[in-house]
Parts: sequence; structure tokens; C-alpha cells
Amino acid sequence: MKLQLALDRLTREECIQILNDTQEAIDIIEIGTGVIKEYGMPIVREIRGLYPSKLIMADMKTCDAGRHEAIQAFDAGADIITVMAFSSKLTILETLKVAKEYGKRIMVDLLEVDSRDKIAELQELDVDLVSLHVGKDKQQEKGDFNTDLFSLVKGYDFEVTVAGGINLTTLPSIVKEKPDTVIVGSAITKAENPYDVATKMKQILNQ
Ligand SMILES: O=C(CO)[C@H](O)[C@H](O)COP(=O)(O)O
Repeated sequence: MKLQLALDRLTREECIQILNDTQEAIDIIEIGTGVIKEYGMPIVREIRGLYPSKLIMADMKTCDAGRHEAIQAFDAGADIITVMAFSSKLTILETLKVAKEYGKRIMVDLLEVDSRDKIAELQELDVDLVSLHVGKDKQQEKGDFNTDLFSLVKGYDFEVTVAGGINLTTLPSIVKEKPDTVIVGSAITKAENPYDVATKMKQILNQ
């Protein structure tokens, strides 16, 4: 299982420092939506320059103007971009088309999706990578990550990632569901020793 580090609610300097500290333990770098809103595509370019061989996901959370936003992020060096599941089919199809042209990927963010009809629709559109995602605001209401969320994609043939307040305590129950990638942000970035937490998490994912 892969470990994806989400860089959210951080300054540029903090992003660079945390990446420097944790790079050995992480498989995918996620440049978070808030960081992209603050610094734009230059930070995607900068991190690509610093880590030429790491996979980079730009958490664009695109929901319209799919072609334009996909080109922006892929040109800046992203390997994967996120597109919201509630977007129009045209937006999803356009981003998929651009990703194919660049030899890159889109990840459809299932934030607030609770219908398997929507999942079936995504599969019909040829989406192959999705993220089960409990939003930041919802985490405060619901507490720990609820693994029932995995039932949404059971029986479908997606590469599955999972995100939303995952920490060292909740990770073992998530691992049991065998996602392909676990996305962790604040449990690593706000830790006293990010390297230590990232390394422990990677060990659990490797078991
Ligand atoms: O997409 C995100 C926020 O929209 C984050 O990448 C995701 O929630 C992981 O961060 P954290 O572990 O802090 O919840």
C-alpha cells in the first residue's frame, strides 16, 4: 500500500521542510488545495523540480473548466489531479481526455458521495482512480474515520485511495480494507516529528 502525504494548511517553507524530512517514507506527494490556492502553479513546478522522480498529485478539486485546469496542473508537473465526483460528466470526460494526452491520471474525489449509482456512473465514464474522502469540516462532527465508507466502492474495479483525518490509531482498521493508497495530512504535518510518524505509518502499510 502506498502512503500519500497531503500538504495542506502550510506555508511554502513548511511544505519544503516537511517534504525534506519525510521523503524517504512517502510514495506520493499531494500538494493540497489550500496550498495551491495560496501559491498557484509555481509551487507545483517548484516541488516537481525538487522531486523529479516522485509521483505528485495536485489536489485541484476541479469541478468545472476541466480542460483548462487539467492542462494547468499537468504543464506544471503534476502526475495526478483531482476532479470532484459531482462535476458534470463533460468535466470528468474532458479531464480524462487531457490526462490521456499527457500520459497522466485523474483521481475522482468522492467527497459527500453516498450513492452507488454515482459510482456506477463513474465506472461507465472510464474513471479508474477514486478517493474515499471524509472532509475536514465533517471530521469534526463524525470523529474517527468510519470504514463503512469502503462499502461504496465494494465490487467495483477502481484503484482506491482513502483520506480524511487518518492517524496512527485509525490506520490499522483502514489497512484491513486494503485500499491502494492511504492519504495522510495533518497526522504527519502537524506532528512533533513528521519523519517518525510517516515512517511508522509506512511500516504499517508494508505489513
Ligand atoms: O483533501 C484533503 C482536504 O480536503 C486532504 O488531503 C485530506 O483530508 C488529508 O488530510 P488530513 O489527513 O489532514 O485530513
